[in-house]
Amino acid sequence: MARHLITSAIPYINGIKHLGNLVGSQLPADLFARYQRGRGNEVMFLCATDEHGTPAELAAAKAGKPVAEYCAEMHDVQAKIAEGFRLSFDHFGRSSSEQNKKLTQHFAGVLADNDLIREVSETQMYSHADGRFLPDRYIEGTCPNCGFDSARGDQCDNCTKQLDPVDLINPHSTISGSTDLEMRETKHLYLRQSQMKDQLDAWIDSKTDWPVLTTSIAKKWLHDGDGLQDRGITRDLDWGVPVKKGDEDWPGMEGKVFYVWFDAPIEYIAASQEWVDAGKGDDWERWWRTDKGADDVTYTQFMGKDNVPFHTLSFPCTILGSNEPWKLVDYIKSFNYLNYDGGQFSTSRGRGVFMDQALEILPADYWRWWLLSHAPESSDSEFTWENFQQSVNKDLADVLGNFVSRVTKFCRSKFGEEVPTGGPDLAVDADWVAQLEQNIRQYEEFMEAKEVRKAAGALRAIWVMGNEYLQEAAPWSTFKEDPELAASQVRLALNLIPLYAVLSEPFIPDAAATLLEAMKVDAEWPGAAADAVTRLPAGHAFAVPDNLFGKISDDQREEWQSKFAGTRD
Ligand SMILES: Nc1ncnc2c1ncn2[C@@H]1O[C@H](COP(=O)(O)OP(=O)(O)OP(=O)(O)O)[C@@H](O)[C@H]1O
Ligand SMILES: [Zn+2]
Repeated sequence: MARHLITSAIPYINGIKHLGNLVGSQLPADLFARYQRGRGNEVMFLCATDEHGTPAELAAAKAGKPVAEYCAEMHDVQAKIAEGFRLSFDHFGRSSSEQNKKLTQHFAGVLADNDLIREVSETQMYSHADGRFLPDRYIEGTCPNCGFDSARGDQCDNCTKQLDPVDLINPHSTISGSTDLEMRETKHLYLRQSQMKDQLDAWIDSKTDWPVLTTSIAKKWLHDGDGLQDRGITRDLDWGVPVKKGDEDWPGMEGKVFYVWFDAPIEYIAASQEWVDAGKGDDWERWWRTDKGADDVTYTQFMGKDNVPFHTLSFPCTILGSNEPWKLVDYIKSFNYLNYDGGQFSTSRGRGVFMDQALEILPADYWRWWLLSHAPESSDSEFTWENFQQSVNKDLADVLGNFVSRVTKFCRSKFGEEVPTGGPDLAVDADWVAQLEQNIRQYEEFMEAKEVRKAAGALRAIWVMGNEYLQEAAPWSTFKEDPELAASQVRLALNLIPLYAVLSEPFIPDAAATLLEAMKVDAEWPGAAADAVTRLPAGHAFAVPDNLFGKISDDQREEWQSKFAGTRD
């Protein structure tokens, strides 16, 4: 039995996530986790909320709540929505946990011991009106490179140039709008990523099977300009992991916290400690410590493209730089962006469909199927209501749902609610079985390779085979001349239902559960196709399931289209 450690990029705490966030991280991770469990492998699937940093503080202030309370509430909100989407985390942790605090301080301590952290005295913008140092992205001004007038302190969104706040012309605080800013001296810790550049470069080079999106972003950061830069890992904030060297105080760093990107990926490990402390398991080290049994673990990470630099370079720098036997990621699956109806999804502007709203209008399976079958893999993709309606109606209602309904209802009317007896053992020729075999194995290959869209296509092809079979065999006609042959045809078609359930479970888990329950069988991953289509013996009782999927009407589509055309507050 193989062992798979799977993590999804951890969603930020300051609001409900949109469908782009979902398809760019949690959902494909869930697909892979479910698939590996379906294959009988051992899986540890972890996610968490990313809770530290200024945006959380600001969101809490806006909600009129202490930040810890705000985060606890939002964590529960996100956890509940995740359940609604059937995201099958073994644990959904919190980066503000005590476990993560300890582990983050531990890593900082060993990195310092290994001479991979340096202290830097720098000047930083202090806002008198706000009474605080301003993080780079809370300072805006004119870009010195292109003249764009709302460039942020860390980057110009117009020309993409990386900036320092001091580079900006006419800077102001985006919190208060104040221009009463002063450069003040402050001390910060920097992770010496540049020291590890060659080691990281060789490691990325060895990953020849990774998506080009992943490796190209890593390579860009490694080599563009002066190459991989050291990165500040502390901030002058209240909300975060206090800067400590292991258990000890860090002289000169009093009152400072680690920067979110340093503690957030460490939460992947801490989440498994939380899992143990929550009584869900008893050994996290066999997943994470190569000296404690994690040697045979395959670790796969899922994330949107903007998270790639941290996962290909910064977090590996933490892991490798510790010189401790931590499990390093084996595969990084990254995604482009999903756009919404002619523009971008945006949390800050409330543009698009958000996870809670989606579940209010349709159950999880509809969204899961559309999002995964249109995952932004090789390029950005776009959600439109027309496309959503079309795909759902065709794939889920016309192909899968209709097949199940036709065969079970026909069987009930002619033979009763049990698998009929009689006729040839297998009412289909060898070519058809060979084709099914090929399609199943192809599906497995795409799922192993984390080729989400291709896997969806292969699954759809397997569903279509059932429909085409029914169409050609036409047991309703056969029945009139040769009821025995019709019985055999129906037997074959009924056998496809549990096969479909098991194969489809990673995509549409609720429908899969309904089908297995109706057919009164347990999930069992298919071996040879010939065995899979003869699994249910004649006489096996079943029940006609309720309609699996309703069609989306034009009226519904139009209603939703206008409902979601504006922005949410
Ligand atoms: N439009 C999108 N399509 C696909 N993935 C996305 C999209 N936007 C964000 N992601 C990914 O979603 C995951 C969770 O994102 P996170 O909670 O950090 O929000 P974010 O990146 O700040 O997005 P936003 O600014 O839209 O809220 C990350 O892996 C991120 O790369
Ligand atoms: Zn610019």
